[in-house]
Amino acid sequence: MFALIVESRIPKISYLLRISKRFRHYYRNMDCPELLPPATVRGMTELHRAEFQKRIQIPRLQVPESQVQRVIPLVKKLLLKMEHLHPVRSVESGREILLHPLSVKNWQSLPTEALAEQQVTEDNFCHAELELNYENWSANEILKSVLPANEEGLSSFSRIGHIVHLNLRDHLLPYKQLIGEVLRDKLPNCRTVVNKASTIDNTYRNFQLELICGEAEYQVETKENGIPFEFDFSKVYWNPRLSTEHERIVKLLQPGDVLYDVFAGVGPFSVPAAKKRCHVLANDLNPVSFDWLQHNAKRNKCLPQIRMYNKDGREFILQELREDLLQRWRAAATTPTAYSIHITMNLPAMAVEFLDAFRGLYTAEELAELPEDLNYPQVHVYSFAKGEDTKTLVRQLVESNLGSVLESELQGISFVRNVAPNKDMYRVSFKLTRQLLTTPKQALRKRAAEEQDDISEAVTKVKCV
Ligand SMILES: C[S@@+](CC[C@H](N)C(=O)[O-])C[C@H]1O[C@@H](n2cnc3c(N)ncnc32)[C@H](O)[C@@H]1O
Repeated sequence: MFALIVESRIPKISYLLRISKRFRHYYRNMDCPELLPPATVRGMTELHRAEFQKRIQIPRLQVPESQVQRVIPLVKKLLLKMEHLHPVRSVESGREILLHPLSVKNWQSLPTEALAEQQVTEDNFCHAELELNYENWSANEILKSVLPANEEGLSSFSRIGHIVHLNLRDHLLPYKQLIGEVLRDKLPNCRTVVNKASTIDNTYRNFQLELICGEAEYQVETKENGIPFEFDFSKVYWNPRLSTEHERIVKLLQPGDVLYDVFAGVGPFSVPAAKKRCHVLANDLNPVSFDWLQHNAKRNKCLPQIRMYNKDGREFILQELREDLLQRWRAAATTPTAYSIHITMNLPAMAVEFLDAFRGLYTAEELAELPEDLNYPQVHVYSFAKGEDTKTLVRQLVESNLGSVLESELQGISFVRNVAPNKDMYRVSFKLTRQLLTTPKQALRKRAAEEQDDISEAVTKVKCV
């Protein structure tokens, strides 16, 4: 008997699914003029939260407390959903269910038969006034209503711990204060909003920041690919858009592999690699980066796997990398090993200019005692390329700086990201060869001139095709 009563009063799942399919209206609130912030906020440059207040007529069902759990599944897809607004509210007569004004124009818009089975009739339905405020809209909705309608809005920003980092176009600069306040109000855990003040052209590649809202507190704690990092964002380089690229490289590495990270920053390649039990030599010229690199290695408990240096990348290649690699090759001559060796060079504005440091890194005599098929490192050098055919240009850049045409040793040219119109960032991966590592610079320079002619000719051919 009890089971029967339950069955007759609670709609079956299959029936509910059929009903909800029939009434499956997905409306974005921004498609409904009534649900937008008042039109008067357009063009506001100082944030006046009170000016967002408005009153609108909203359809609703009023049902007794005892019915509400059975009625909600029937109108679930039709509920009014806005920030800080619960669509089911207590009223004197029981509960009131707020419905979306685009999907529910009148009683006939509702699943009337199913509602009638729950003793809900047209008498339970009405339109009544609802007050909306600044808190009911998301940052995106607020900014879309305020910023110029006919120009590009705020398309993207980066989050680094509690900091929001903007790169505002000129036409949005008059709104920067307002944008900052809206983001700080609306984004969870956001305490500081900064705008990129100029292009990154300083040595240490850290962004020049302009504080537009919140605390001038730049020491952040963030996670990349599950690994915690801490640093002072105003003094070091950190770009969350590179997290996938960092992950790609770290995935190439196996425990026991070797990584030489020439421009290591605060460790987004080196620390995960060391955590993976690779042997890492990490270097950065910026003393503040170097301090945070050490901090991050310690914090991630991988100090035994990593040696850190604070010097120019060229010196690092000519000294630490050179010595460590030679020792590994010598050790491998007596005890065979099966690990791979990688060199990361992520300083895209100029890393290619350091490639000539590999030319003649060893004398032929030094390597003569070692087997021909040494474990040669794979270089992953990052570079920007600007122009029409950026992929061809980036190859040309690497080859001309290396003074050698890349043939079978080229492992890939991967697009990393678009930086600006016609400006792309690439990773060029290739294997160092004995010839490159032992050819004296003089000889290479002479041959490079000849090869440069070949490269230019090849590029011209590609352009003509
Ligand atoms: C684009 S950042 C890359 C940092 C990190 N590898 C990453 O992927 O996020 C380049 C780094 O190179 C460092 N740097 C700039 N010039 C350098 C040089 N001549 N030698 C060594 N490091 C340098 C900067 O301090 C900065 O941390």
